Amino acid sequence: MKQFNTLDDFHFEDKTVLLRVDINCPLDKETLKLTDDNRIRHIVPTVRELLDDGAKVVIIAHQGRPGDWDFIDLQQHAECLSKYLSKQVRYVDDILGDVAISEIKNLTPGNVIMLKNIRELPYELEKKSAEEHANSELVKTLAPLFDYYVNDAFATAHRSQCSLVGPPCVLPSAVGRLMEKELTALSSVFSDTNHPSVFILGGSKFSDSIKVMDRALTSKAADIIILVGLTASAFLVARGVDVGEPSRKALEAELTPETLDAAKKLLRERGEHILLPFDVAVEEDGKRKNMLVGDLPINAPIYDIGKGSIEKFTKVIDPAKTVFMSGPAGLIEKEQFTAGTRDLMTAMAHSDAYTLLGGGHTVGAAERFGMSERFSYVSTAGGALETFILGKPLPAVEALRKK
Ligand SMILES: Nc1ncnc2c1ncn2[C@@H]1O[C@H](COP(=O)(O)OP(=O)(O)O)[C@@H](O)[C@H]1O
Ligand SMILES: O=C(OP(=O)(O)O)[C@H](O)COP(=O)(O)O
Repeated sequence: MKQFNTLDDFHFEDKTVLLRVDINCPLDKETLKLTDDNRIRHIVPTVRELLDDGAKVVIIAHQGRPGDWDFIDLQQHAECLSKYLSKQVRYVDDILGDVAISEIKNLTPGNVIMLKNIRELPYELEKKSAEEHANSELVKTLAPLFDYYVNDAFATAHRSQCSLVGPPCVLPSAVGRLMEKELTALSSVFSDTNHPSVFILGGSKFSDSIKVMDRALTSKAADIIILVGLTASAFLVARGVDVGEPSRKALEAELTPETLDAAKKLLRERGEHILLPFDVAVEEDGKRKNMLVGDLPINAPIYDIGKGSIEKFTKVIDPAKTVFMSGPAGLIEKEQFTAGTRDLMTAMAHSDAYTLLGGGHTVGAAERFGMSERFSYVSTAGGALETFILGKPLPAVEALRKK
């Protein structure tokens, strides 16, 4: 940790600290209530330590992406953190306006507030350099009000986004305890990978997965990549399968011509290392129905991998020495589509492999299944973890490196 300042390097008494965390949580699609608070629990040590040291703490965080159904405010997150801290974390529904500024200026030592979803700022998600982001309204408005910036958002560290890379350009900065723990623990994991090594990549962010697959295979971090979730559907399309209108629609946002070309290239050049489901589960009349990929298309959404594929993938996982899973195998928000995720996790837990689990929804599902203790390491990060274990720099971590 010598390359970074940690909480040990500063005296926080009476100082105002801007704390960026990742508390992006899985939600219930109908009630929009948090279904898992794993990421909130993991930032408690950092917040508690800062408060105990007499800091005035202002938390910034995100939930979902603008336009997505899970892009909501952080009121529940603040309430949940208050519960774990046994101390009120006041939610302030503002970021840069008079209300937020006055709340920040009026904070007293040992107290904490949480600002509005930082992704409400239109430029937060713009992929710019740290220097460009340092010129943003966010940094220009907030930096003069703060003494320190602490980043504990390991799960978003693969993004070069404003609140992650801008503030450390202008404020003395440190990694938080969670970021410190994840970086230290994970540094050793993939330095000496045991083989065969299997990556299970699923979930919905397949444009990210596609970017890491080639590198995972070239660097031999992975011998076999099993594709599940929407990632698998995207690759079925790349293989020329007509998945049907509902599934095509679900892929629309991420399946750009570039992503499709990249997937086709991977199948052409690396196909023998990439396993796709040969059967799927679709939702018909509210029920789970198994279907062979060869029988597609269907006018019903594909929500999980099928029974036969689960068995096939279990046989691949069983003899593996390293298994990494990031992204669920299906629509885990619906109980009848959790089988793929649950069974592949069970196969991991039964194997002798070093097992690594990452991703907000993936870890949330493992918690719901009561399985999170059964893996060698469970990270709060998914995409950031994929980036890290392939040796690619994480922009938010690079921004914190001591100059
Ligand atoms: N076949 C599928 N159809 C629709 N949604 C899916 C499917 N498979 C996975 N998902 C969804 O992907 C989301 C999780 O993806 P992602 O955010 O990439 O995972 P993580 O947070 O673990 O990194 C969940 O909401 C899940 O329901
Ligand atoms: O949930 C997250 O990542 P993950 O889905 O890889 O676990 C992070 O909060 C990053 O979110 P983003 O992928 O919308 O930038």
